[in-house]
Amino acid sequence: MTVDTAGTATVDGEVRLAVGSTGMLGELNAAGIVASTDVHVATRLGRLTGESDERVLLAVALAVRALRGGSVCVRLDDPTELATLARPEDDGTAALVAQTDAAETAVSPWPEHDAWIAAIEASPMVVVGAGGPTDLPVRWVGGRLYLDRYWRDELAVRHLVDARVTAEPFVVPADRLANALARLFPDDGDTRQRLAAEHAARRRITVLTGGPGTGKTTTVARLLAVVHDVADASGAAAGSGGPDGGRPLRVALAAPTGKAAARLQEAVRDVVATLAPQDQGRTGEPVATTVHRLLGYRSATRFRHHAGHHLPHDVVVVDETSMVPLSLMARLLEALRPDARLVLVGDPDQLASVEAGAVLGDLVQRPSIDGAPPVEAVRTITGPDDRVPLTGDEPDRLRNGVVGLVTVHRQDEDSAILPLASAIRAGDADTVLSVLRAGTGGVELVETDTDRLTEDDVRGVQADAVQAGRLLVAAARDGDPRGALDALTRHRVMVAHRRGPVGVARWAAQVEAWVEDATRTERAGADGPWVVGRPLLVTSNDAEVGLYNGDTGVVVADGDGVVAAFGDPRDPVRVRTHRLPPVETVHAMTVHRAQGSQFRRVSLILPPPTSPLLTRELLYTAVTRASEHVRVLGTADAVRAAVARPVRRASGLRDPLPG
Ligand SMILES: Nc1ncnc2c1ncn2[C@@H]1O[C@H](COP(=O)(O)OP(=O)(O)OP(=O)(O)O)[C@@H](O)[C@H]1O
Repeated sequence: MTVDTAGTATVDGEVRLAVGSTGMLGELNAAGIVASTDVHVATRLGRLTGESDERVLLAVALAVRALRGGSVCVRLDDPTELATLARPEDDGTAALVAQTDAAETAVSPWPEHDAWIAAIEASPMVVVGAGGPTDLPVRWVGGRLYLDRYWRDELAVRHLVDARVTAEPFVVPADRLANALARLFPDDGDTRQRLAAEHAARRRITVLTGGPGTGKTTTVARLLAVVHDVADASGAAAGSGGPDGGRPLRVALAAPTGKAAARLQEAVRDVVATLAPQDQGRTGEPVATTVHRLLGYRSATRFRHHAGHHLPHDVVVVDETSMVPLSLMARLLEALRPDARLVLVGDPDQLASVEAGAVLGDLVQRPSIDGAPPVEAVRTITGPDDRVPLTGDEPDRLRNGVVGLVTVHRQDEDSAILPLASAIRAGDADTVLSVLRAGTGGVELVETDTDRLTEDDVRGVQADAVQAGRLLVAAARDGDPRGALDALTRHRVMVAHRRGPVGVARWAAQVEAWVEDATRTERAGADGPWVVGRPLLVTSNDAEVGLYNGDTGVVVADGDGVVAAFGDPRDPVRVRTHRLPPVETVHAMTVHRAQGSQFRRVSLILPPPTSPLLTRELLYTAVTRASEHVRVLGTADAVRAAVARPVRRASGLRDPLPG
């Protein structure tokens, strides 16, 4: 095998490496196919378990590489995945290869397949199959290789979700449930929303999915009112009142980030305020928190609540579930009382979690699991005679607890943002480009011929950034945290990469320079880290202060000094700067960071079409962050590349457990 100057690996005219060839890991590392950290983990595990066969160590290094890319495992039985992995990691064509027939044409650097699998199965570091010992670091199940910790998390999620899906439904008074549904979800409303509420009243897990504006938050708030109502009537019999029965339900609302939790709380309370007095009375003013805080975060792997010390709640609602990684989902499920109701809410078409896993997408895609109740058993009131019958695989999904909302209720008919989002989701690049190029309805494409943006290209971004920046600085100087936090949501520059010429650092510096230039007179004399009007991004969790990684705020004047303001503009939290956890200035952010937030105007700077981060989910997530206007900057090729590239994350959760 040789490695040319472009870093491409070729194998002496032969497709395969000689079995047992020495230095294979080093060569694949030099070719950029596995990183040194992957090799390091693999060799260390090999040393601990007495495994020196390079083919096995290679497979383990690939599993580590896969984790870094968000997959839970590596599929060694899948030619497409192997063809993708055969490309150097920083080769942007990797994701495209997955869509083509390159599986047959690419030169394979892998060991001979059958011998490779045999070596894995015979390895002292590998447990084969779903059972067996739990003290070895690697697991080989159904053609997938896992680091055992991730296998255990996946198994825990599978078992705990299955137990919830197959558990006996709660016994709730049917007439009371029917009345509550009729009151809170009128007949002329959205059948699927009502179905979600009926489902959540009876069953221990409900997965509520839908794109923007389909009424997820509205449904959550009304669904809570329904569950409160039936629990009120049935107490312990509904599995809701606990041993003392009849006491009010304990409800937890949670989201993966502080920002998303704040939005959830605000939105749910807004809907609750529109309900009839008795429903408002029962539902109260729900408080939302982060999933980490709910579980009692102690360290990355330790929480106060776990299988031996359950959460006290009767109902737990998690919003923005697409951002919840596999390991956190496992900890959440373990911490729930078996008789609690879990409602997972989210949009599976958005970017998945930064850490490994795509749990929401996996739960939606699973075929009906063994022992799931028949559809009729969970759909007795919102019955088959409804105006909107379930179609396609909806009945099967419902058996697994999944209700997908499909009707868009948001009343902005002139907006092209939601049609644009649907075309992206459907993978229809021609429509995406034509909607973008039409430039109406709050959608705009600054189409460039090359990957470089000229001053002319970014003039609109500059105008938006300056306008928002002026408002921000003015409100901050006036000591008006509400105005300042509101100004912070007016415009956001989003990028795909953290580093490099199209990365967040470069763009943050650019926006900062524009804003500073435009507000020079207002800011005269300002100096130091706590300049009034500085937008802040919290970069680590601080439970004591109540700020979490991803929270955004702004420095505002406060008498003779300054204070940092965070949270809901209507009800800001003020924190003295000496108490702040680590923060950065946030003039631009990655789309990943922006998930769970909404801005009036968004400018998305696309990376070159070859960027591996340029995916359908990235474009969809960025576009759906905008409530009024989205501007996309880049080439038509970059738009097409994004739309053509849905993220593939390997996991075993979608398939039945291999025997
Ligand atoms: N059944 C319905 N009938 C009429 N209007 C509805 C219905 N459900 C929701 N809406 C309205 O549609 C809009 C969007 O609802 P909501 O905010 O609950 O959606 P969402 O899915 O949570 O959106 P997002 O994910 O973008 O926050 C709101 O104005 C809400 O009042």
